[in-house]
Amino acid sequence: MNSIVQISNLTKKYNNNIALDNLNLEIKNGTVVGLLGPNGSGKTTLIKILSGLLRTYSGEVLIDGEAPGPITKSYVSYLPDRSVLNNFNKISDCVKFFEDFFEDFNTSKCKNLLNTLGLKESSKIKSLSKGMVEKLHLSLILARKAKLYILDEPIAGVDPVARDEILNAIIDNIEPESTMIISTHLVRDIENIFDEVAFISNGKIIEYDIAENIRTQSGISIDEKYKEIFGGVYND
Ligand SMILES: Nc1ncnc2c1ncn2[C@@H]1O[C@H](COP(=O)(O)OP(=O)(O)OP(=O)(O)O)[C@@H](O)[C@H]1O
Repeated sequence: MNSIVQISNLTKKYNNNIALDNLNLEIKNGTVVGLLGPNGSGKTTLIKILSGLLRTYSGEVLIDGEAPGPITKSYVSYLPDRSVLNNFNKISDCVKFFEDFFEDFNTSKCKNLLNTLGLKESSKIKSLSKGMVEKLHLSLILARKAKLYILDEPIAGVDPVARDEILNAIIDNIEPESTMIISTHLVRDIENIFDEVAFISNGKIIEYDIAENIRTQSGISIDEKYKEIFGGVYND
């Protein structure tokens, strides 16, 4: 099985602050990977590099053999900043924009997702709650036919019912041949989705394993493992 993501000796500093510290990571095609770590561990920085948003770093990052940039953006589905959605008036305007912008965007899949998640295309973006914005964001991301999907904290700040709806939408729409990276510190609600998990701490991947291996070898859930590793920094 080929690797979609290959990262070697990746270091990213913001002035003197080391956000990623000689990080190594390899992710195989067709896996759903949980990127798990507390606040400030480097998740967003890593995701911004993978998405091509942060271009200055040392080390090597390859996505399907290419350094992050215009080429990889055509097969990596990620919306860096949800506030981008505020530039649009209605949900239908966002859908139209994605349709025009991404060749791999499947409009009917997006409309189905919006429908399943209880969103109306005629709704104004300004009228949406945080959970609804998250659902819109997810519908847009999942409606692309990408090689790599990156979901940054998809369930943060949404209520338990919306969380379940979002998780079900992710499960129902994962393409078997695609890879998905989901960053979160809300491990308990989402851990059943993961094939593999990467624990990130102080800018390094400190453990990477198949989720089931962790459960069988340590006899605890991924959530409990997270708490074991990060102790009191767990926040729900
Ligand atoms: N623009 C920036 N300027 C300076 N330091 C930054 C910047 N962005 C991130 N950092 C620092 O880099 C480190 C990693 O931050 P990052 O946002 O990647 O972590 P995170 O795991 O995504 O955290 P969170 O869960 O809080 O979003 C932190 O020490 C943070 O303070």
